[in-house]
Amino acid sequence: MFSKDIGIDLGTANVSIHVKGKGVVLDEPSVVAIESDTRKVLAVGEEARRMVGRTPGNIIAIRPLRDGVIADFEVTDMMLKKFIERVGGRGMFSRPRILICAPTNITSVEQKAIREAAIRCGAKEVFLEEEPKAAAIGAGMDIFQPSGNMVVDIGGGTTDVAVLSMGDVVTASSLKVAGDKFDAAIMKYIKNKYKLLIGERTSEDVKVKIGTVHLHGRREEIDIRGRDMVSGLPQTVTIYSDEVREALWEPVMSIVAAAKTVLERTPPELSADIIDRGVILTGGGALLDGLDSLLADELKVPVLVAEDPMHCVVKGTGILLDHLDKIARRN
Ligand SMILES: Nc1ncnc2c1ncn2[C@@H]1O[C@H](COP(=O)(O)OP(=O)(O)OP(=O)(O)O)[C@@H](O)[C@H]1O
Repeated sequence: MFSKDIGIDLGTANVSIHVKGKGVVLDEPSVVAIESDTRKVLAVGEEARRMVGRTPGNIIAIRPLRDGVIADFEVTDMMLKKFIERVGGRGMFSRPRILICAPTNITSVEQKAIREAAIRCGAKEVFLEEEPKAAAIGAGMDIFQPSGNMVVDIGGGTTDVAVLSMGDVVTASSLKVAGDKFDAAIMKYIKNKYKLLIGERTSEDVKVKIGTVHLHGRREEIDIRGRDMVSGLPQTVTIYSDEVREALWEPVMSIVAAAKTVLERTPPELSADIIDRGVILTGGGALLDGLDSLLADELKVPVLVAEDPMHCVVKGTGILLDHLDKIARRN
């Protein structure tokens, strides 16, 4: 038996777990498949994700954290437990300290419930930390100095924009527009233009494989399949990058607007630092083609995509666990 610190990014799209000395040991979609009458968990993570939209009547594949909030706490609790067990939380480690980054807008009741879930999984101590802070640290920023660092973390359910200095958030904005809303916008566009109904996974595929948000972004195409709304029969349509740009314009511009507002509210000394260092993009949404150039054009500051953006938050939890003195006063 040995004690290890565990850092968890409890994301609306993905859960990642970092174990001290080992690095990122788990990376799974935040999906749970349950039997609807008994509420028995049949699968979690990738296995459950493959079932989304393909389950028979008595099985449901749930994303318990949706749109940046905990939509189903009981299932979130079960999922968290399964993942901690999978990395050896109950057996191998004697009472680990667990640091969790949860969606920014969860209520204090939900925070308490997450703490209790982690305690039930065997945690000795539980710390909750704000996502943008962990993202910035995981992206390699030294946010503990008296200088301005700006991070835009675009996940599945939420986008967090924050300016940090001396270890804390100075100005911030959190909006429920991120990867899921991009997928929904693509679905709506294809429905309106081609009268074709597609599923969330197809829509996400279009975004990842050919999507762009910049006029000078990539130019690719993909054949997608769905159900024709008129005939009711399966149909194939070719979609182009330019069309995805058009579909994503509205949600992307709301992220641009949030970033502008945060910059406008930032004290001038810190703004000067941001011009020098640039804005760092983290989260899976940072991988969207052309987003860095579009934000740079709109904000008139350099914008850089962090290395391995989807793991910045969980890597940040690992670093924070090594410096618990810097966060202990908040927990
Ligand atoms: N190459 C890519 N291009 C565009 N989007 C991508 C790409 N890869 C992943 N994504 C999107 O990133 C999102 C997931 O990102 P991430 O894992 O950072 O979210 P999360 O931390 O679970 O969510 P949140 O921060 O809202 O809790 C999904 O919407 C996914 O479609």
